Amino acid sequence: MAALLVAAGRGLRAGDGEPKQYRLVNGRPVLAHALMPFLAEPAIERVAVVIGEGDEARYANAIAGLDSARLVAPTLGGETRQASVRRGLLALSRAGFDGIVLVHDAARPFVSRAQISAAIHRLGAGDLAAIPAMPVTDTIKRTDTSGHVAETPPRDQLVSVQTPQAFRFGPLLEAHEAAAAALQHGFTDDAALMEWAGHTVATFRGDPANVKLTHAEDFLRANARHGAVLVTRVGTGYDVHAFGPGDHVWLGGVRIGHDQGVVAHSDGDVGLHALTDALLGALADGDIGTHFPPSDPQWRGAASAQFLAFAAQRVRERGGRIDHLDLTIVCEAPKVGPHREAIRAEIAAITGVAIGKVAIKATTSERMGFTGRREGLAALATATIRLPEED
Ligand SMILES: Nc1ccn([C@@H]2O[C@H](COP(=O)(O)OP(=O)(O)OP(=O)(O)O)[C@@H](O)[C@H]2O)c(=O)n1
Ligand SMILES: C[C@](O)(CO)[C@H](O)COP(=O)(O)O
Repeated sequence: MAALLVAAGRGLRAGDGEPKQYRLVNGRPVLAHALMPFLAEPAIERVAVVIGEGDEARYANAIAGLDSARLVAPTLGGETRQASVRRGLLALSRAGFDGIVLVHDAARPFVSRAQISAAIHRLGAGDLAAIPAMPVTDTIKRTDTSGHVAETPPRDQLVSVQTPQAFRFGPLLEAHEAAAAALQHGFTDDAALMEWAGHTVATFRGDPANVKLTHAEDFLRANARHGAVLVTRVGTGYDVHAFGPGDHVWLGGVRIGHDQGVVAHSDGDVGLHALTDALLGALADGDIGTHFPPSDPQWRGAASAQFLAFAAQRVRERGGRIDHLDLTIVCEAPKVGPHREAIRAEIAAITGVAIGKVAIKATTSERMGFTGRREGLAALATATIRLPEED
């Protein structure tokens, strides 16, 4: 018996950053969570993983520390899940495998030993294919291309299906080969391929906990469900730039006309720089110069939005969320008040947090100090985030 885990997707719906199967849930890569119950099942002789091109180092990092005795060398995946499964099956076939194969999404880290066992036993009853299915609790509609309801199928016949899906290896590989030869590339699970090939697919009860991580917010729920306690962490940031020749400044991602510019390597946005450092501070993840060294020519004139977006993404990649961003800008001029709402909206858009969680304040320094003498401007920021406790 073999398990085939598909992990070659890019996780586009989960947002920018690492492919989702390599992100951490409760301090461990999603792929490692998904692999462990298969590696612990004595009936499974080999476990094969299909990975994306260029993911070799991520894969090595994800499996480090796992019991890898039954893990075979990874295979490179294809453009679609269907293509990736086919490549994995062909690799198993080349290695002489025949028997029962359990196909599983690496993006389902909460698969249990009980589900694996149920898949194996359901197939043992003489079927060619057996899949975990959950009755749907919402009413499901079919809509037409204009978004109007075309049909309401009877709910008592509808189920949503999960993985691991269990198959007799030979018929599954044949179905994949036949679909590839017929240029049928749109199957979203392997059971659908077997149905297309004319086979009967049995079902067994799925597990509501066995969710597929698809969107960024699924990671928050995953950490919570996994028992990870989210703790509040606070970071602060500070930045200054001297005024210089020019006709505008960038503040909080907004271009503001002014009789001077700022002297800076990037666009010199003190607001976004302070916020970036506040987020990195809350993460204990270096500072803006660690990740975007001023000595690196690629950041010359760079839009600072990308620095802040990067820091916000680092929070999400660690399974965290941004609770609040508070920015104070210190200058005699330009006046910040007229731009306050535009700046809040811009920061909310860059970080992906609700505008109600972004505060912008401004003050002069009463003509004292370098800001008071109109030599430059400064910003202070506080970021409040929540991270899994063990992180
Ligand atoms: N070309 C692909 C596409 C998907 N998968 C895998 O199939 C599983 C289910 O796919 P999905 O959730 O759609 O993952 P992604 O394709 O990565 O996500 P997205 O569609 O958001 O990019 C995941 O474990 C994914 O890594 C794969 O191996 N090869
Ligand atoms: C295989 C699957 O997980 C069963 O629910 C699902 O069809 C995968 O779909 P995706 O769009 O590739 O995430």
